[in-house]
Amino acid sequence: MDKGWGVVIVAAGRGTRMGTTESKQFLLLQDKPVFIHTLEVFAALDEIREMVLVTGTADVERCQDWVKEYQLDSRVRVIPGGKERQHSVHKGLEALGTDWVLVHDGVRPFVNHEQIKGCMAAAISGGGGAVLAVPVKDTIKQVNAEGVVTATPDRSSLWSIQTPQAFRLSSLLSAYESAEQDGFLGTDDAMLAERQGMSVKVVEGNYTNIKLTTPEDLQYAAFLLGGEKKR
Ligand SMILES: Nc1ccn([C@@H]2O[C@H](COP(=O)(O)OP(=O)(O)OP(=O)(O)O)[C@@H](O)[C@H]2O)c(=O)n1
Ligand SMILES: C[C@](O)(CO)[C@H](O)COP(=O)(O)O
Repeated sequence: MDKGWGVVIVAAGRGTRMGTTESKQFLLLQDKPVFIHTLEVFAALDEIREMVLVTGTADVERCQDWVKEYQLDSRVRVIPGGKERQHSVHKGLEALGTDWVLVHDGVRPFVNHEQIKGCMAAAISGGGGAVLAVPVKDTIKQVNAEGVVTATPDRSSLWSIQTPQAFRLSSLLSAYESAEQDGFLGTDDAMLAERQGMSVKVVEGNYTNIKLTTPEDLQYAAFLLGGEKKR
């Protein structure tokens, strides 16, 4: 019997680029922590059987308190993360018992159900992985250490990759274990699957699925929350 879908929500970072004392995943948007907004989106999906929140060791207890306060404790387990995003994801993957997994950044609260379901469907139909993404709007250039342009890739082939990223759990776990053995550190989950030769499909999302990273993202987040937050 298919064991369905699990989700790993990663929220164990420092949020250095945000420049706030409080880590960005715990900042309040309309009086609610960013990561709670994110958890609520996935908790509302019946397709999700298991949810794991990965946070800093020192933040596990207060995250458990917040999860309880927002009546998510029957849906969400809280576990400690690691030094890098990759380490945190790996711990989350090891905590799941499902057949499929979505990995999502806890600081992307504006993902919606249509996008999540599109990612899930693409992973299943493609047999490999699927990632949400949007076509880049700016011209992207490769630049060397001296700040000199070395290449301008064809923009029509460039996508800005988001999360969630969806995979068969066993395949992604295997890719994570290989990366650990090889000492390879990637910036997203698909990178680890690609290096194992796995096919990864891009699913077009939208530009509002931002990752809260720098202060101006908070202003945009407030604007987005001011409008109707579509699920
Ligand atoms: N060791 C880490 C590092 C990052 N993350 C999570 O991965 C997501 C994307 O990472 P990023 O936006 O880079 O967050 P930070 O690492 O906190 O940001 P910064 O690089 O500015 O410190 C975030 O939800 C973050 O909490 C994590 O779970 N564990
Ligand atoms: C996974 C990711 O959100 C895809 O764009 C991004 O790579 C995370 O990068 P970060 O530096 O860990 O925020």
